[in-house]
Amino acid sequence: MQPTGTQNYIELAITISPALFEPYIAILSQEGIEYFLEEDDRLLAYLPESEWNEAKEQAVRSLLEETFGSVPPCKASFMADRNWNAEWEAHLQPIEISDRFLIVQKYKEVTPKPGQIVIEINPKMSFGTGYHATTRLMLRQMEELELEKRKIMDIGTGTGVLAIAARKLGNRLPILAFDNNAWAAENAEENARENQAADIRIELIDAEEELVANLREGYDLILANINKNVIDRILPVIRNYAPQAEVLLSGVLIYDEPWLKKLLKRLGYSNVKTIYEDEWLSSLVQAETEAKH
Ligand SMILES: C[S@@+](CC[C@H](N)C(=O)[O-])C[C@H]1O[C@@H](n2cnc3c(N)ncnc32)[C@H](O)[C@@H]1O
Repeated sequence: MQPTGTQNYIELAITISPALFEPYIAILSQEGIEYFLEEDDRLLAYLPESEWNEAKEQAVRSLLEETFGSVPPCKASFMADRNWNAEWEAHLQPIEISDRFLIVQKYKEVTPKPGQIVIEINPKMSFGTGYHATTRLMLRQMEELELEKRKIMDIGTGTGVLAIAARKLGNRLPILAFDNNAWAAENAEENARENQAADIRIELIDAEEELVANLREGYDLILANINKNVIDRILPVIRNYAPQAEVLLSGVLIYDEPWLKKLLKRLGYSNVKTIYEDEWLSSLVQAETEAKH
């Protein structure tokens, strides 16, 4: 892996009421925007500078207009790489995911509950701080699973939070965690080291380009907190090349549950468990032939 270590971002500062933050995050995620900060009356959305152009701006505006009837005050500004850490850290507080998990930022003092697992995340710009419902849903599903002897692939690892959580829940077999964003892959590596999980293999891989060769390594639990479009393209590949694997999905909006159900049916997956938070869902699925009920 050759991470670049630097990335400039565009910040979209959207002035809206906090009550609208969740629906806006949900809608903007559909345009592939995955990093958000919440202020009093502004939602800050970030995307790599390389992905921002006139067509993207138009697509975002049209989507907001179609969904909400108008576009709120919205200002785009360039954010140099060097501004990042301080900006981000100022916003982060420990997050209690459940009685089992607490996510804290490096150097923050916390007192976990008895038995609570602490995951230390230094997030840089990677998604996976626990500030998003989809991360919380994935962690809550994972804590219900017997993970010790599962060979795990974590697609779209972000900060590495899910792979690290798997290790902390007792998993001891090889884990491959990857992301197509160099910044994320580099950050996941740092976080794995900080959490005594440096044996997690972290790679810079695009799931839409290099999945098959990796699936052939025989994973039996695949974590994929990505988004509808990527899931639509990679789930058929997973079904083909890792038919025995259970797949834990998130990044899907509740409004897209009918689409997900149809996709699962077409591919011959049965739903083991779906849970919800805000406008998001997470589903654990397994191939029908493997289904235990
Ligand atoms: C919603 S975030 C999830 C991060 C983390 N796994 C979590 O649960 O908090 C999705 C991640 O998938 C990555 N991603 C998106 N498309 C991808 C692709 N085609 N291949 C690999 N990673 C991808 C993004 O860069 C982002 O870090």
